[in-house]
Amino acid sequence: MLKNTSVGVTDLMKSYGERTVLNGVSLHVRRGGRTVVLGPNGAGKSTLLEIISTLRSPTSGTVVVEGHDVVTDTRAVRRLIGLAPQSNALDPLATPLEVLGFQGAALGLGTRTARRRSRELVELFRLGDHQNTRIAKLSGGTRRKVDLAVALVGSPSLIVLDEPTTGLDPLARMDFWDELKRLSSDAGSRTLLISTQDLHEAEVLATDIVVLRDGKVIAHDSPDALKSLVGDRTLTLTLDTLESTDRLIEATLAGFRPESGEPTTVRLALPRDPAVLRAALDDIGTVAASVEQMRLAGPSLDDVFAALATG
Ligand SMILES: Nc1ncnc2c1ncn2[C@@H]1O[C@H](COP(=O)(O)OP(=O)(O)OP(=O)(O)O)[C@@H](O)[C@H]1O
Repeated sequence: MLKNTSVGVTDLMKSYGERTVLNGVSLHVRRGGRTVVLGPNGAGKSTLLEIISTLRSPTSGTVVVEGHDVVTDTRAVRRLIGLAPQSNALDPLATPLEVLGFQGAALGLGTRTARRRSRELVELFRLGDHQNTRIAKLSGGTRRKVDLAVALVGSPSLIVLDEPTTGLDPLARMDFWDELKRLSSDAGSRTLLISTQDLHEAEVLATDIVVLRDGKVIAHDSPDALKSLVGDRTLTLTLDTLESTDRLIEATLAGFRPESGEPTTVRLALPRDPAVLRAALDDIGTVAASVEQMRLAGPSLDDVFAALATG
């Protein structure tokens, strides 16, 4: 096990009946980092996180968390991990304080310590106004904060979050991201492992990114390193009519694609290859009279994802 590795996964296979969902996954999750797992629906992200969290067993291969094997040393791994799974399993009739207390008891903390820890977490997540409100009456954002607080009761070295902000409004999400960043910077050796479908979330949170596709790791690097793989920049063009936009998309030599949600905007990831730049200039020439705006920007994780996850 490498010194700065929190989780080591080697040749991990997982099948459900005939179906192989993880097909030889090997990766090292860097200790103290925020590793974000990306991948299209069904890529195996939840399955991977659940195996690391001891909720599912591998078909073959090994997973070691802070030196403990998830299969042979399950109890030790559970003590090290704080988990917030995808679906919220909190008792709707309990209050946040009660839920935190139950978790403390489940971890064998002792009543006094569990109570102190619950109060600390209520303060950390600014849950004071809601601490005695039943879970069923809380907003989605507040409930998600309770989920995260529950994951932290045992002061875990590894926090595993499966799609943590799905369903939260933009403000609650930003608040939540701030909390996560604070959590990882407060304790230098605390590791966060997060799956998401949201590339903006990955952009905000990730120090390391793993891309899964068809049960395999197809990329694992820092966001900047991944971005530099897919090209230097993105060229975005806004045209004045839908007709010209469609004409450009149909006849493009360089590979302009429609920008989602903006019907008269097209974009192109520009690799270093000058042939693509020349083709783009030819494309632009065919609709020159219709161009309203042109922008050149650094590559985004959207480009990385488009190139890796579907390619
Ligand atoms: N208990 C199960 N039995 C059979 N198949 C399963 C089971 N759990 C998951 N799968 C299948 O395994 C595949 C991977 O699922 P998983 O939830 O790990 O993917 P994911 O990348 O997290 O997807 P999503 O982004 O949609 O949450 C899917 O095709 C899913 O249908």
